[in-house]
Amino acid sequence: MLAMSASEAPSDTLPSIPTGPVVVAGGAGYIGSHCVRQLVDAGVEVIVLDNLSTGHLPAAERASRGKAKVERVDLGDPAALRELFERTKPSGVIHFAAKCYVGESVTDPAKYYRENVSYTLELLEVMRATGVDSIVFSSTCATYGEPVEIPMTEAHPQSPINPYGRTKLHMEHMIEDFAHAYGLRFAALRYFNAAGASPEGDIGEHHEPETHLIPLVLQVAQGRREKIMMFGEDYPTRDGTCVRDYIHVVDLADAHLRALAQIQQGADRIVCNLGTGTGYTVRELIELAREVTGHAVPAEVTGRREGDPAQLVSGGTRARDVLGWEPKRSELKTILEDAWRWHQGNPDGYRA
Ligand SMILES: NC(=O)c1ccc[n+]([C@@H]2O[C@H](COP(=O)([O-])OP(=O)(O)OC[C@H]3O[C@@H](n4cnc5c(N)ncnc54)[C@H](O)[C@@H]3O)[C@@H](O)[C@H]2O)c1
Ligand SMILES: O=c1ccn([C@@H]2O[C@H](COP(=O)(O)OP(=O)(O)O[C@H]3O[C@H](CO)[C@@H](O)[C@H](O)[C@H]3O)[C@@H](O)[C@H]2O)c(=O)[nH]1
Repeated sequence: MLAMSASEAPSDTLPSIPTGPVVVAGGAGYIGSHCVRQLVDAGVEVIVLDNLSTGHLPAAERASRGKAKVERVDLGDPAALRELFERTKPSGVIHFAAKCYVGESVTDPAKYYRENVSYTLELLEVMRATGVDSIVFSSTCATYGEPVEIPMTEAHPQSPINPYGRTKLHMEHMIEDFAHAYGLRFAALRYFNAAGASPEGDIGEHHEPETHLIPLVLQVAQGRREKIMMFGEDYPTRDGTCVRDYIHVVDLADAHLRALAQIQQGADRIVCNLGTGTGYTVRELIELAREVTGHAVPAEVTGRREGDPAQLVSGGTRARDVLGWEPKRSELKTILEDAWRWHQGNPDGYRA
């Protein structure tokens, strides 16, 4: 049975999983590092595979409390990948490594098709060649595109509206086809908006450039930015600003451990949304951030950002039914408090 620290374990019971090594691709990144923390705390041997393009070595080191092996390997290097898999003989892979800026994917789609789609193909080929048959994969609600109904269940049509979402959908399809043809077992987890930080405040979100709403709002509260620009106030929502479903990164990480356990115990195909089912507008979030931080957080309205759907809110109960998963830290106030603790303690993120 897995053991987890109380502060990080959103649920009381977890299924047991083999403690063979697990490769966490992208384990030096934001969500990956929180997953590394929970795996290590559960006694699983972790190999972090990361090229540190957007991730940070200290994130992997802190997350694993110095216990994980960090392998600086690029997914686009099949020889290095193969060598790593032959040497470490992992029992499964959790795959976070991808490029994930919607705006950049519009201006530089080649990078997204290469790094998200082609490199995932390299990874799948190496897994197949070395007999590794379990993968948990970061998908996204961006694969749904413009909502035709809210909330969005897993049955919602997948019609992504930007290259980022399209590459993630290609990745889902590729993994499905490998499962069908070669017996790969997989979980595709479609996250809504990842947010928050570890309750201890030692690992958290550090993207450069930062584009996500919560870290930007908290940087305003810290006086590091003058104001937050709200992208559009003419959406068909309760106050005109966009609605998003924010899910705590600790809850996301917990779902990955559950999904890996399920597929290593025989489930062959899991596709789940990971969200709370509750949406907040940009204005509501900023107001709550003022309350949590005690700072004014000046805000100004500007035009819409291209590619932003009005609302993204998760629906259904599949993650609960299939994984036994319940979000435990994903009240927006708790998310903001945890993120604020991280930002206060690490104003420059992982930079020394
Ligand atoms: N942040 C969100 O709200 C969100 C929502 C839905 C889905 N996702 C998905 O979750 C995953 C993780 O997102 P994140 O916010 O932690 O991003 P991140 O940029 O912090 O982490 C990605 C990690 O992968 C590594 N990486 C990238 N390309 C690589 C390559 N070619 N070889 C080896 N390592 C490579 C980076 O260095 C980084 O450590 C991504 O796949 C993203 O698409 C994120
Ligand atoms: O300075 C800012 C930044 C964002 N927003 C708005 O805040 C909301 C959230 O934006 P952001 O934090 O950038 O997240 P998303 O664009 O919703 O995208 C995130 O969430 C998606 C799933 O919903 C994932 O697929 C993406 O990888 C991830 O970046 C959106 O309505 C934005 O228009 C602003 O108003 N001002």
